[in-house]
Amino acid sequence: MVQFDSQARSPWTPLAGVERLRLTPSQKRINATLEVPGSKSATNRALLLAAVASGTSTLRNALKSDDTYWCIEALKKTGVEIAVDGSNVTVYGRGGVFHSGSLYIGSAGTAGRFLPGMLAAATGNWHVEASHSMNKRPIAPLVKTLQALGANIQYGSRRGHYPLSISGEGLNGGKVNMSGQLSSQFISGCLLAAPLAKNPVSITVKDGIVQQAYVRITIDLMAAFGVEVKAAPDWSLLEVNPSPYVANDIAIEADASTACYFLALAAITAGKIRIRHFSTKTSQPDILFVSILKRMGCNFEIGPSFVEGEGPTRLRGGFTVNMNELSDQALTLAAISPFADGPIAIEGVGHIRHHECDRIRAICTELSRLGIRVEERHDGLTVYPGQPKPTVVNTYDDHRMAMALALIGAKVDGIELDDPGCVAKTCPSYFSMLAQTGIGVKAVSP
Ligand SMILES: O=C(O)C1=C[C@@H](OP(=O)(O)O)[C@@H](O)[C@H](O)C1
Ligand SMILES: C=C(OP(=O)(O)O)C(=O)O
Repeated sequence: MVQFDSQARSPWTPLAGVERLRLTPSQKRINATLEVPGSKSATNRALLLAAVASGTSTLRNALKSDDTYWCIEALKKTGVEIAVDGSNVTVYGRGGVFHSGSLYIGSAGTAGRFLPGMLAAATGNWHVEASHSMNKRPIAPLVKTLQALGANIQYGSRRGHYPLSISGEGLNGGKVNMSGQLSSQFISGCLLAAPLAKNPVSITVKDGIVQQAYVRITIDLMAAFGVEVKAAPDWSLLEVNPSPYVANDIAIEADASTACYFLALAAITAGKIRIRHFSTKTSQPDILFVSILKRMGCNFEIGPSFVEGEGPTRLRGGFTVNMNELSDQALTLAAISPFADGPIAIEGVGHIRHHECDRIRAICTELSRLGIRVEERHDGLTVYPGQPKPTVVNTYDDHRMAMALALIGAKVDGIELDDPGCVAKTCPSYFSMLAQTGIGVKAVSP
C-alpha cells in the first residue's frame, strides 16, 4: 500500500482505518437520484472572504471535507470564530484582523494558495504548514508576486514550497506580472488579497490562464462580498482598488466536479443518474464534461435544478479533446475511456502533473496495471479501448485518482482500491453515494 499522509485526513472522513475497498458492479441497471455536496472551490473561497469581511456571514450547503475542515481550522487559529451546524457555517468576520500563530492547511490547494496573501495583508506572524502532497506542489509564482506587492514571506526547508513563514505588515499594492500557465490559483490568491492592500493592485497576465473559470468564480465571490475586480475582456489585466469586504449570506452550489463522477458512472453502465439540486447554469468549469459525455453518446435531460445523464449501450471514442479548461475531469475521462469504441486522446493538461500527484503519470501507471494500453505525453495521454483486468489499484493519496478508478470497479468485477479514504479531500461520502446506486462497496484487508 502506498503511504498516505494521515495527518491531512480530517475527522470528517468516515473511512478512517479502511485500508482497501473492493467494488462490485450493480446487479441491476443503475437508475438513481442523488445529491452531491457543496462546491469545494466556493466553500473555501467563501470561508476566507467571510473571515476577512466585517460582520457575520452565513454559508449554506457548505462542503464538509478535509479541504474545508483544514481551512476552517486554520482560520479558527487566527481568532476567527466559525460555527458549523450541519452544512450551515456561520463565520464571524474580523475585518482582516488575524492573531499570529502556527497554522496547518492540509492538502487544500485553495487554502494553500489563498490564505498567504490574506495573512500578508494583515499584521502578525504566521508559520503555515501543509501536507506532504501540498509540500510538493509549487507556490513560488504566488509568493514572488505577493513579495512584489510588499509581503514578507520566507520559505522553510525547501525554496518554492511549503512550509511558509509570513510576517504580515500589510501589502503595499502596485503593478505585477503573473503567468497563468501553471495554476489559476496563483491569480485567484493574488486577487483575493488585492483589496486589502494599501494601494491599488494591477495584475498583468500575458500568457492566458489554465482553468480560467476558477478566476471567474473568485471574481464573482469577491463581488458577493462587496469588492469589484476590473477585468480586461481577454483577462490580461485585472485591477482591484483598496476596498473592504462586507459579510454576506451565501448559498454554495453543488460541486460540479463531484457530480461528474456519477454522470460518468451512468455513462459506462448504460444506467441513468439524476443529480438533484444541481444546474448546468454554473460557472464551475467541470460542467463542460456534460458535452464530452454527449459526444460519447450519452443522453441528458437538463432541468432547472437537476441534471440527468443516461449512458448508451456502447460509448463512442475515436476523438481528441483539449481539457485545459476542465482538467479536474481528465482522470474521469481517462478512467472511462477503456469502455469506448475507439481511442480517446486528452490534451492541454500538463499542469495536472502539479496537482495532488503527477496525475498524468499516475493514471497511465494504473491503467497499464489494469491491462489497458495508454500513451503518456507531457500534456496529456491517449487511452485505448480494452477490458480492465481485476487487480488492486493505487490511489496516490489523490481523491480524484480514487474517485476515477472506482468507476472502473463499478463496471468490472474484482477491482480493489488502496487507501480509499483519500476521497475525503472533497467528497467524504463518495463511496456511500456509489453504494446508493447499487454498486457493491466492501472493506477488505490488504
Ligand atoms: O481555484 C480553485 O478552486 C481550483 C482551481 C483549479 O486548480 P489549478 O488552477 O491549480 O489547476 C482546480 O484544479 C482546483 O480543483 C480548484
Ligand atoms: C487540484 C485539485 O485541488 P486543489 O484545490 O487542492 O488544487 C482538485 O481538487 O482536483
